Amino acid sequence: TQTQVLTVEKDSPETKPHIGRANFPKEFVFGAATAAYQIEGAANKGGRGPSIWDTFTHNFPDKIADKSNGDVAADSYHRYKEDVKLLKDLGLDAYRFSISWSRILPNGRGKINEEGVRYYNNLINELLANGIEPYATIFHWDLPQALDDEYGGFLGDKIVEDYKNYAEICFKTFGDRVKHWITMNEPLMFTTLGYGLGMHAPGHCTDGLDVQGQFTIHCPTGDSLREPYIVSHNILRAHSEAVHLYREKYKAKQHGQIGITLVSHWMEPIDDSPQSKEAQERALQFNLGWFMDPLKFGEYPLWMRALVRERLPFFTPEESEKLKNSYDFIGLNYYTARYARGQTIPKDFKPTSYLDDLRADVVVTNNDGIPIEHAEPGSWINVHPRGLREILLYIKNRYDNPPIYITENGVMEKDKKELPLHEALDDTHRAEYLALHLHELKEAARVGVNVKGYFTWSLLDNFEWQDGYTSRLGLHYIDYYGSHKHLLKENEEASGHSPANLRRIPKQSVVWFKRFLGNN
Ligand SMILES: OC[C@@H]1[C@@H](O)[C@H](O)[C@@H](O)c2nnnn21
Repeated sequence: TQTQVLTVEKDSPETKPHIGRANFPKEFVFGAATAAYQIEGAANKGGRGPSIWDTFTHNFPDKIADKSNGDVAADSYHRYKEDVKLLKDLGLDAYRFSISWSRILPNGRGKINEEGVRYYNNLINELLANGIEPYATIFHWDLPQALDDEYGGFLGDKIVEDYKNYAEICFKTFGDRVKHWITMNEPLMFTTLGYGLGMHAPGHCTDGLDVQGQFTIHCPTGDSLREPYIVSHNILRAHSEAVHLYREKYKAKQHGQIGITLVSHWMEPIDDSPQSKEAQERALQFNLGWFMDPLKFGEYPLWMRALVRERLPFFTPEESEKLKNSYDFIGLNYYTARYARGQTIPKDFKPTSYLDDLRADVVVTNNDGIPIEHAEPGSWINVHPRGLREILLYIKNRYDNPPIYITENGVMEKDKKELPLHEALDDTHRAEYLALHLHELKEAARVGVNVKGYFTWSLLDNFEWQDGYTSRLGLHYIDYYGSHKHLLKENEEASGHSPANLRRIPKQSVVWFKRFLGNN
């Protein structure tokens, strides 16, 4: 319908977006994020060795919703210049990407793959040539298969030395231009989904585990009670070794910063009973404190020590000292919130998985069956923007207000093959989600939270782990299923790129985000 066009003076308040870059400090960084296995493709090209995600998707295709994998993905390995142009056209300041360990070290250690080094040098140089700051995640779940074969990857003690060696190659090779390093992405998800529930690579869990009466899981190997705590312990040890190496050998001359990316839902008590408030605290400690407490205080949260007991490893005094304050910034991935509810535990209760340890239910609906907020159909991301402000205040108060980047924040829609392209591009829910969360971020900064930047997930629709390509979280649409090839074929093949359907098509939210960023 023809809307009434208001005639307002140029640059009057009405022409300014209700929220925009101008509401944030001028040095505040706005970016978009991706990860190697989810976008690069060229899995068997350019000298790259297999990662545990190549093995997992090829050996257990039934664990991926559409039985797909990252063999081709968005083919960013060949199309990275297009991706950089998308960032520039949006008016973004920075790009968070991850480095594929097995593209640099195909066997996890030893001979460096020069083609892999060349790819990341080209990407970093292209970013800088376009005024985009590179933020590099060293490990985003794609562990070289060779290290898993040799000693169980992060289950083994040797991972600390191998990770430190890989991180040093990254610092040495790219540190003259990369000034923001993220050692690990979401140890919580890597460990719980990979070693607790067997839903992610390497697919470990207690075989036949009944997950809190909701479903039964099957895995060839694993121990859902013990392995998540062993893996997390080694991730923290490896992280602190890499940070100390960077600070001792590279920081003085490269002047960069190094941190780690953590994730947590915000947890609301399901009612105002003391039990629910305690359940909220336990849920936050088992999700955020599991890693944030060792990183700040050198020891796991008290509730974990008390409830996990002999299954929770101890740091040596030296490790504990090295862990304390082992970050220049914290990356926080925030998507949604949940209710926390206490549990009545029978005296002879025997936990069967790490999930049982926190003695709380983490649920989407309240005691009346009302969801904490609405979500797109089929999505786990209930839109609860206030949770971003709450969790930032929680971090500020418990961990002495560390510098924080929001390293991921975004929303999902499920792919619908029959949808006409113009409808598939209509993601007003994404513009709404971003606007609401950016408003909360602005409010958090206003009350003193030390936020330094914001990266939306993601620049592109990409390989969404167990969802394959059925979940779309990108600002740019990619026609992975070839649902619209009749529209795309002619003008793509001419460009000589990979399959025509990998063209990046801006969704509606790009229009909103450009305006927000001040590049109309
Ligand atoms: O699910 C969407 C995204 C994944 O695609 C990222 O790889 C992962 O870091 C993450 N953590 N929380 N949500 N996400």
